[in-house]
Amino acid sequence: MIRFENVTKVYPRSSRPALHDINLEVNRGEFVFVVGQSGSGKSTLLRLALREEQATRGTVLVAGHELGRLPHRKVPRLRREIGTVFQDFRLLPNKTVYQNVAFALQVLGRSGHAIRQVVPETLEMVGLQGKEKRLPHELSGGEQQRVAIARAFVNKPAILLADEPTGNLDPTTSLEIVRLLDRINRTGTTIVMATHDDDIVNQLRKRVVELDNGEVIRDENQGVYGAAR
Ligand SMILES: Nc1ncnc2c1ncn2[C@@H]1O[C@H](COP(=O)(O)OP(=O)(O)OP(=O)(O)O)[C@@H](O)[C@H]1O
Repeated sequence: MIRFENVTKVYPRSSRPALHDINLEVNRGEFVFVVGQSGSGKSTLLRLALREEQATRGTVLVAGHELGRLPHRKVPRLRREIGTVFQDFRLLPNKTVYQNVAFALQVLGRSGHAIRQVVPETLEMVGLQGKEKRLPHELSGGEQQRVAIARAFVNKPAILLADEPTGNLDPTTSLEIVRLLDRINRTGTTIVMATHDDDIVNQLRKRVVELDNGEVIRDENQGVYGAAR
């Protein structure tokens, strides 16, 4: 579903590569935690998969697209197959919970009928039934992240990329959010989550890819946050 082949990323005006000769394959339906110190390259990895950045060398394949060869006009089609969730939620502040999620479908040109059916289902799945009319500032952080996850998932993307989705949440709420991502994963969506949250990684026991200075130094199934050394 996602494949990096000998991928190096050097940002302009930077001498050290943010990623160096990365080889990584994530299969359909997997749930992968990407861990590593601040600056190790986690966000860069996700940005390359979204084609927000392009690789300096190597090949990035996502959902059947070779991103180095993907023309600009086809980038929206790629992004339709990828939901994204961030630490800072990124909700539209003047739209209600319902409108935030519906908007993701409106921009794709979905019919009003389809939207009225799928938005309530999705809000129920993430546990927000009864809160449809609230504005983001009337919600807790965990609830805001549920809205963001509903918005990312409402289109049933093949892939969901999450960059520190629990970074602003307390430990209990964080675990609830990751359990929700785990449920979404069980519907078949491939999930890649960059995180610093050792408790969560250690509890869920998923595949763990560890980056250090832009290189993959560990890739384990049912891994923990820090390898036993
Ligand atoms: N737009 C940019 N221009 C130049 N250098 C960048 C840019 N974005 C990131 N970098 C550099 O690339 C390296 C990897 O950064 P990246 O944000 O991918 O790390 P990270 O593991 O996600 O860190 P964090 O956990 O703090 O979010 C760092 O050295 C960073 O300074």
